Amino acid sequence: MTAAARYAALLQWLRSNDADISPKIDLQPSSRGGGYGAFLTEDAVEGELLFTIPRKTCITLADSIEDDACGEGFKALIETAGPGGNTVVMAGFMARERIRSLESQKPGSIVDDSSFGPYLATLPWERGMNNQEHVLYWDNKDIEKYLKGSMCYGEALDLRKEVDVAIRVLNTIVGKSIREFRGDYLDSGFQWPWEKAAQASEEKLKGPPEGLAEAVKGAFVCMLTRAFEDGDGDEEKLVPMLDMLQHSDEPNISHAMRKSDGAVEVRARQDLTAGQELLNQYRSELEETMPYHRFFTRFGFVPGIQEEMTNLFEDKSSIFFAQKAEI
Ligand SMILES: C[S@@+](CC[C@H](N)C(=O)[O-])C[C@H]1O[C@@H](n2cnc3c(N)ncnc32)[C@H](O)[C@@H]1O
Repeated sequence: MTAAARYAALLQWLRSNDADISPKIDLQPSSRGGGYGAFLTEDAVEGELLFTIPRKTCITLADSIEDDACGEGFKALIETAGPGGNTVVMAGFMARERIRSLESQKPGSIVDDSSFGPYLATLPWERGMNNQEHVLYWDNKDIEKYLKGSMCYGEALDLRKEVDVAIRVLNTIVGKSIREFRGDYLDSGFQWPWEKAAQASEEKLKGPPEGLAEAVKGAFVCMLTRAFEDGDGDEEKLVPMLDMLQHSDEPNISHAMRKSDGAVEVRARQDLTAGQELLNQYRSELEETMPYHRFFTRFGFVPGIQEEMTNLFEDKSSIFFAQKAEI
């Protein structure tokens, strides 16, 4: 499917699920590099509602813990891992849904698509999809070659370790569900507790089903680069369309969650003209906890830099390498 067809399917899916999207909005390759973005085809005035995304089309923690097959396992994981477990759980849910969606597209498949199928199809599951760059997609050789000695090295290694552990843990929760819809797992009906325990350890021994490791990695990249909170104790969630907007430290939109129903509203922050790209501020570039090298490890880009990141590492750019004081 071409990118244009994928985004047309996304808009159709959103509208058929009660999203209200202004006809003035068009999805096109971004003017800032790094994949696609959203543009205006006509002027808009300050405060104008550009789109409203209903809660049911967002991927939230609730979707994961209320899942019929894996919800209980996800809840237990959060209880043991604490709040840090939320991202792991959402990555597990998304990965299982992505695999279900791919499975449903195979010729002759009788597997139902994920209810998030058209949205999942627009996400960067692999390096280069939507021009997405991320250290989670690099191989060990490139991590050593480019990042060693840089301020990104430790954080990138920690993140990669976290994802490796998550893949192993998530296999014990979503592995069976994936094997079931693939027809690789036959439910043997009633089981005594000791039989269930034996089956669970057998599952562990089998290792992750095909595609799970890659899908969990992709889901982590999506969470890190496009999940945002709407304030007021809200948890990180994926909001289709809002997550199409590129970052700028001078955003021209604002977004807020509607208290009554959890829908997300996106409005023009100022008068805008036809052709302008809509821009969101992911994190302030002045935040001390988010220096540019951390922007790169988390979001896969450095604001304002269009050059290949690997060139900057080869040149030992001061963005990534601490400079020795001159005498
Ligand atoms: C929330 S998504 C935005 C939509 C994305 N471009 C797409 O095609 O799906 C975030 C990703 O977009 C890219 N991106 C966002 N803002 C950018 C900017 N100012 N410069 C370069 N890339 C940017 C980066 O790859 C980032 O990880």
